[in-house]
Amino acid sequence: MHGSNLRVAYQGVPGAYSEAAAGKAYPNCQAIPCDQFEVAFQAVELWIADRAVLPVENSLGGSIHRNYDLLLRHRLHIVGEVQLPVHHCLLALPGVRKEFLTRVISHPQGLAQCEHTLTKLGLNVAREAVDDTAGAAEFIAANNVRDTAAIASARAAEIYGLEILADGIQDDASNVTRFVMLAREPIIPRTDRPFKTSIVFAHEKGTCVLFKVLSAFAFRNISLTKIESRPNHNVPIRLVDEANVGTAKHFEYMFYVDFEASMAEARAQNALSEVQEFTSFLRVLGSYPMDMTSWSPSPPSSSSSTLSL
Ligand SMILES: O=C(O)C(=O)Cc1ccccc1
Repeated sequence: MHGSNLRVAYQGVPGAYSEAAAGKAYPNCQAIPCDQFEVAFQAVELWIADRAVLPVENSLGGSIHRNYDLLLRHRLHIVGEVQLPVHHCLLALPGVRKEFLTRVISHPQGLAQCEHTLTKLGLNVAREAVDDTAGAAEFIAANNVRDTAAIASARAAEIYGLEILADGIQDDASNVTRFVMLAREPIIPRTDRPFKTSIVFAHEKGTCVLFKVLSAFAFRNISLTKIESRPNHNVPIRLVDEANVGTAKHFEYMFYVDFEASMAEARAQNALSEVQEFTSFLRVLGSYPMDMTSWSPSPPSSSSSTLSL
């Protein structure tokens, strides 16, 4: 995972956690700020960037659902993951006191991860969601807003000249976000180090189908690290004939599963060919090395202008 010449697109502005994740995955890469995730995806598709970095889940806030939908809508491949400890600060213009705040702005995950601490700090503030944490800090600085604080990183405070009113305000000290790295081409899976594989599927009609799909992994001792369901936009509802009960309506889902094996292993290949028997749709999103490292801060160099296509 060497990144000196890589251009890595992320959603947000310099100081965003996604930028730090790009730097962890590809040290010394050139991080390209984008105003939306869609733009980060398009930047890779149009060869403006080589990778996109996408936060998918957080130990406190849970899954970032919108981003799972994006993975399905686009045809990029997951080529890596990083887990990033997230340390939030409450930032405001120099001289602003906590007592005079009426509003706190941040990415929805930032607000969710600090919910209880904001209450404990005795702040009687409206919460407002914006696109990214560092963008919230930039907004306050650019518009000289004195009644509003941002939840963002200490690096964002430094970049936008804000003061840290409170440090480490996430509700749990071990607050970790998992990001995936996306590329136009998949990487060749290997067996010489721990790999993870991410798939998405829609199951066939029938009874206990989800159980049968998951048992394909259990029988081969393949651990699942994640399962997420999202509404299936193509088939939102399914009619099921249930004897003596009439016709029932069930929601239809797409299932996202991560498992601890490489697609280069026979047990993973066999599990997937079994899964295929019970699914109407199956896609391998990527087979990639597991992040086994701890956090090492090495901020990449971000371009000065934010990309919008
Ligand atoms: O807004 C950011 O800085 C992001 O990169 C998304 C995010 C927000 C909160 C925690 C982790 C990632």
